[in-house]
Amino acid sequence: VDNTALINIVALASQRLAQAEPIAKYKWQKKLPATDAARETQLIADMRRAAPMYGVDADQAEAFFRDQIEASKLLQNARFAQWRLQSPAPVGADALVSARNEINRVSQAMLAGLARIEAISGAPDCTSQLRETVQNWRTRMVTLDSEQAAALDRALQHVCKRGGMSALG
Ligand SMILES: C=C(O[C@@H]1C=C(C(=O)O)C=C[C@H]1O)C(=O)O
Repeated sequence: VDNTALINIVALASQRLAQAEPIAKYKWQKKLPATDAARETQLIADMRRAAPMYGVDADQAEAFFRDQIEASKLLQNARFAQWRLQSPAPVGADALVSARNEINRVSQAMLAGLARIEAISGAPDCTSQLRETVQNWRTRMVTLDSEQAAALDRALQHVCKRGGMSALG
């Protein structure tokens, strides 16, 4: 089977989550919470507006990006808990700006990616294919710690129309 569409969406979710690391460091330093409600509202509005240009339903796009946001905050809050014991090296405001620029870029790519997983997301073997794709990604392409792995699972929770988190194992 052609699972490039799933590989693509997993890779993008992973890339997007990687940006949460410098963002979390910046917020920790500034004693800011993980949640930036204004930024979330803006992102959801931008993605809803752009979705139809990629042939993606706006509600579907919103649900997907809400998962990406929750996953990002899950990882950021997990880092905050770890950093109570030992603070990370400081990062500048430029790190926040570049991470958010990268999130914007990856999010656009995700809309194209969402259009491509349309067929597989409703397939009965979607969850098994997704599980395998994530496993391959983790063994061959990236090294994720347990917090990053949990966040990636959260990000992909609704990729398959049936299944959910348990499907990822
Ligand atoms: C990634 C950030 O943290 C949170 C997650 C967001 C996201 O995933 O797009 C947006 C706003 C924040 O609530 C951020 O502040 O940029």
